[in-house]
Amino acid sequence: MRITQAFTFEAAHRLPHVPETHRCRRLHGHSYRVELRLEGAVNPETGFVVDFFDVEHIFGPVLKQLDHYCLNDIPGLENPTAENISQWIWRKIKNDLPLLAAVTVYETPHCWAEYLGD
Ligand SMILES: Nc1nc2c(c(=O)[nH]1)N=C([C@H](O)[C@H](O)COP(=O)(O)OP(=O)(O)OP(=O)(O)O)CN2
Ligand SMILES: [Zn+2]
Repeated sequence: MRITQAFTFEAAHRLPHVPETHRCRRLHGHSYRVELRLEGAVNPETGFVVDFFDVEHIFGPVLKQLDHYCLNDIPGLENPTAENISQWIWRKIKNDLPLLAAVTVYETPHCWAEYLGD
């Protein structure tokens, strides 16, 4: 069974490794959407794979580190592409959410990166 929980945060960033002429080299912001997908068996007693409240409890502090910050200032996010943000989130929560199967980070409704682990 797969379950997915979505979160949103607002943040600024710039991409330091794109060419000078690339508009994303300049500081700008996004309304990010993060989807956490978990996969596993349904517990017959609870009817849950994992309680969404537990996911929220684990991811909440990480979300707080991202929301309304400049992502480039966060250790490990010096090059805050959607790809790097999804991997960074995975590393922060995978130990506490062993059933985590994918982290998807949307920069816009049309552009996203999905990390499935190594
Ligand atoms: N593979 C990636 N490519 C790009 C990334 C990324 O993280 N991974 N990021 C960017 C910039 O962050 C850029 O800001 C993307 O957003 P935006 O320019 O707003 O995207 P749109 O093209 O959808 O903007 P419109 O104004 O709607 O055209 C670039 N590339
Ligand atoms: Zn951007």
